[in-house]
Amino acid sequence: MLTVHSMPGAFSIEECDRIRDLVALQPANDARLVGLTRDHNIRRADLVWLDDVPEAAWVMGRIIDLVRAANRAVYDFDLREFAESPQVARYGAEREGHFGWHSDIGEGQLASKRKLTMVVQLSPSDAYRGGDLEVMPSHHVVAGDRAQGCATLFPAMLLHRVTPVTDGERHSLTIWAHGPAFR
Ligand SMILES: O=C(O)CCC(=O)C(=O)O
Ligand SMILES: [Fe+2]
Repeated sequence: MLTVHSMPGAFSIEECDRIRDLVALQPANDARLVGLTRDHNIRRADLVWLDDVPEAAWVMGRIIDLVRAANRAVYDFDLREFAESPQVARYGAEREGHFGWHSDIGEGQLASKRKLTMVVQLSPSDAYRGGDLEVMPSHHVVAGDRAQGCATLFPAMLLHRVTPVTDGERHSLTIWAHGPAFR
């Protein structure tokens, strides 16, 4: 149930590069948190919502396959939909891009139905220093595999963070699968 699940090669290196190229052409928004407030001490990143990028429609098909496989193999959650757009985040060293400890389940209409989080590493691991995705399934911290194209999945309520990027830039793709509340 509280497993952090890793899927290496979820996207190929070429696919990761293609997503980054598409996103580079879009205007980025300053990252908002659950509840639409901005607090740069908690999160510093630029965001693009892939629903706004027609050329990226194929990405959603892959996401569905990956999440379905992981849910069958590991979680067995009652997942019903992807109610929010996939987001691509950029964490840059110029402002020590990061995301402090948080849970993805929040008060909002959509955020309260998040059950499974998937994060894909879109950047080559040597393109940045810092920028580690860390998840806390229990009293210990599990670091996400930094390999480009690797997907890390975890139950959306688990605390996790992205440590500050101190050199270069890191791109990630995040998607949530939604369903009825845990019981
Ligand atoms: O970029 C990441 O690795 C994690 C992003 C995240 O935790 C979120 O968007 O809620
Ligand atoms: Fe998160």
